[in-house]
Amino acid sequence: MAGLLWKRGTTLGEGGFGVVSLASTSNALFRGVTLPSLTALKSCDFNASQSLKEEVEILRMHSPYILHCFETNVSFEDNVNLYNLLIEYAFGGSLTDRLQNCNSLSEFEVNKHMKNVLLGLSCIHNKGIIHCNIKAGNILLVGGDKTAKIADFGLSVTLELGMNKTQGVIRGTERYMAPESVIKTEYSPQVDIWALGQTVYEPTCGNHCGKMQINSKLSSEAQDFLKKCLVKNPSTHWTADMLLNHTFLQNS
Ligand SMILES: Nc1ncnc2c1ncn2[C@@H]1O[C@H](COP(=O)(O)OP(=O)(O)OP(=O)(O)O)[C@@H](O)[C@H]1O
Repeated sequence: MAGLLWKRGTTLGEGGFGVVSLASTSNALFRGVTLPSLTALKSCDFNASQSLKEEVEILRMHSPYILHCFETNVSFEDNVNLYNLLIEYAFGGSLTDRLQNCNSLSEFEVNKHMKNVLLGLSCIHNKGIIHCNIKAGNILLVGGDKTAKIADFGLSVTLELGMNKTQGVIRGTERYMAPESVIKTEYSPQVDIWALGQTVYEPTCGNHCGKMQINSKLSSEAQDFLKKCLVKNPSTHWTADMLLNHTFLQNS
């Protein structure tokens, strides 16, 4: 693989689109930027790489709260042409991994992660991009301070200028999907806010099958934050920018 700035390491996991591996770079210089010695490599068959190619544009946005893509390239491995994204390695794994390791998170930690995710959502929503698959598994913890960053834009949609919703095929993970996307396949920035509410709801309130019951042991600020995320009527929803000013996030 002459010419590549990285060496593929162990497999971190597999998703619907392909494989994520660890990669070492020997701190190579790429376009004036020193690459971190450990990165992640998201790869898929070149012939089925359209979705990854579209994702790259978002991962190059330079938001501290969106997983960054350093470079893209094509490699020939095991007789297959692979399209690769060299992306930040999330040393802390995903929020799902974090939850599996400790069962529940303190309000302080939830608060810190949610603020970062909302900063990322504010950035994309203000550009007309809707993630459509916000969930604990797509929130990765990066760096020594485990900064929460939004990953996996494979299902994202970009709204046309002046539009505030789009209709189409069902996108997302059922458990986290807003009522309007399940019933009418409608997508607006609200679907990401609803999914974020579900992401906080599960570890803090339990995974109930019936009626939603917000845990009364949560602080009143946290309970109100959840209610504002899980508004059923999309026309009265809170935006990422409004939620960033919610009292629950003022202490993080
Ligand atoms: N940058 C990264 N750093 C560390 N681990 C990662 C990184 N990107 C993905 N992973 C891990 O690799 C695995 C596969 O991730 P990926 O996002 O491709 O699939 P998924 O989210 O599990 O499934 P799907 O794409 O079908 O929703 C997951 O366990 C994920 O936490």
